[in-house]
Amino acid sequence: MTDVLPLKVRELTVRFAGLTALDAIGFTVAPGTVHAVIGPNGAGKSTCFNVLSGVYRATEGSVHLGDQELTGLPPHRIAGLGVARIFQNLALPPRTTVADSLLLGRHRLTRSGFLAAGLRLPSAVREEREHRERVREIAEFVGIADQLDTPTGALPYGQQKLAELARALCMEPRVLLLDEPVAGMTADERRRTAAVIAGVRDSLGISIVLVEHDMGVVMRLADEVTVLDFGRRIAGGSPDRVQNDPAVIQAYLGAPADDDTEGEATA
Ligand SMILES: Nc1ncnc2c1ncn2[C@@H]1O[C@H](COP(=O)(O)OP(=O)(O)OP(=O)(O)O)[C@@H](O)[C@H]1O
Repeated sequence: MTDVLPLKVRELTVRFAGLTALDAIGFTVAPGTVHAVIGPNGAGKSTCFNVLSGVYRATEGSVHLGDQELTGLPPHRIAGLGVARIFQNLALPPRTTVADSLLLGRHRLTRSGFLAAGLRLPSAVREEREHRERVREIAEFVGIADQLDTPTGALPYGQQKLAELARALCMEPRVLLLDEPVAGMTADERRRTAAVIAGVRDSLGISIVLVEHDMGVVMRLADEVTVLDFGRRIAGGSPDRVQNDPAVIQAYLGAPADDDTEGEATA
């Protein structure tokens, strides 16, 4: 694995035709930690992810990985610098086997050129064997090694999501951006996926930025949480600290935390 560097977001602002989706937000993802970005619907979480991965351009502010500025780079350059993203919706080609899908994830690490691979030169054959071995290791790590020859579309939903995680790991990333990784999963799949994510941090030392609505998963997994509401950062810190923060409770419930409404009293 390559060095893991801090991911620094500073004064990040994104405006869409009069609407400020992100308003000068900042946070730092410490190397080898899980940093959750949470907030009610429309808070700006996806916008933040889209800037981190290069899909959206920041109106103002910056994103750095170590000393390298990511702001304004296209998605493939950001991915090339070791920031891998997993989308909320399934993105693997359904008829391709898990093994070949994961191999595709290693594309940017492939040294042999197109011609060498096409001519089956010994160097290219050796390289492909090494990549396939690494694919197997990663599949074992994620717990899908017995599915390597299965088309991804034939896997249960939870395993398809794990295959996507495995494909992102195949890029040997420094930072993983996980967009609602447990959405749509059964309780069992959620537990298993959360355990794999914790393993990615603890065993591989990769930093993870997590957008997730499942608060149980966020509170169990995150080392630090940034809370957004209407594009602003309203709180940040350890999971314990943010879940007791009155501004966070108010943002989620839409009413002041200590506001004993009559509705509750008569319920
Ligand atoms: N491409 C866009 N063009 C215009 N407005 C946008 C665009 N993308 C997001 N927005 C707006 O920016 C605000 C933040 O949206 P965003 O999707 O980032 O929130 P979110 O926290 O991810 O919400 P959810 O939890 O519902 O996914 C919203 O008001 C949304 O309508």
